[in-house]
Amino acid sequence: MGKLFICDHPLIQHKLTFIRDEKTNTKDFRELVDEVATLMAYEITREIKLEEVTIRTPVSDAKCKIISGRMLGLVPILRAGLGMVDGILQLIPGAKVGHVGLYRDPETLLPVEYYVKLPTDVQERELIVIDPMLATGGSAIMAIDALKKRGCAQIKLMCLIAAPEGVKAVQEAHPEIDIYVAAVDDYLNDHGYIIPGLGDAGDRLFGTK
Ligand SMILES: O=P(O)(O)OC[C@H]1O[C@H](OP(=O)(O)OP(=O)(O)O)[C@H](O)[C@@H]1O
Ligand SMILES: O=c1cc[nH]c(=O)[nH]1
Ligand SMILES: [Mg+2]
Repeated sequence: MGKLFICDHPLIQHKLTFIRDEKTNTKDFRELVDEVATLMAYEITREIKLEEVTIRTPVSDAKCKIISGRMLGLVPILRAGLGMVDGILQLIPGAKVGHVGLYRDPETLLPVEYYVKLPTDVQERELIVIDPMLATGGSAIMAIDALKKRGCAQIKLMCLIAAPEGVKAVQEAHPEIDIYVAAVDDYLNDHGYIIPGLGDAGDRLFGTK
């Protein structure tokens, strides 16, 4: 079973409080999501492989470490996943970015796929699927399905807030996947919203409501 990693660093938890607060405006919300994504990227890259290289300092040779040739890819789920991309790229500027477009049907709560565009060498990359919200888990499961269908095997999932129901669903559908979240909340309400959550992540990021 993949691990569920809760990023409980005080800076992440502090910023998450303001992300949740309904008084936080669109500009601040976007900036905070960006900052938390950077901090979570620090956690999610903890196990990245390093290689030894020898460089020359001004006074001698030095055996040092660099991130190995294994390449990374970010896969935001549109729309709301876009809000976390730049924050991660700050730390991993060499990562390529693929996009999976899904929206959740408000009646059935089931995801509908409308767009997939991935780097040509996506199968060789270690991928991080990104979405602020893991609610029923349907969107994350469908995005991971879309990647597996195209031959991708190394996939992690990174979300800001998860519902227990969503974590369970992803673990059942994709048991090998590691999930990184800043918080696991209480439950889903009848409309599939995470409680207490932060409301609609896409709308709060892009000011559409
Ligand atoms: O776990 P689930 O129950 O599938 O719900 C989570 C999904 O819902 C939201 O997207 P939404 O469908 O609102 O699309 P948007 O990002 O375009 O607003 C969110 O960003 C996730 O993608
Ligand atoms: O709470 C939720 C659930 C799904 N999508 C969101 O943006 N928020
Ligand atoms: Mg939305």
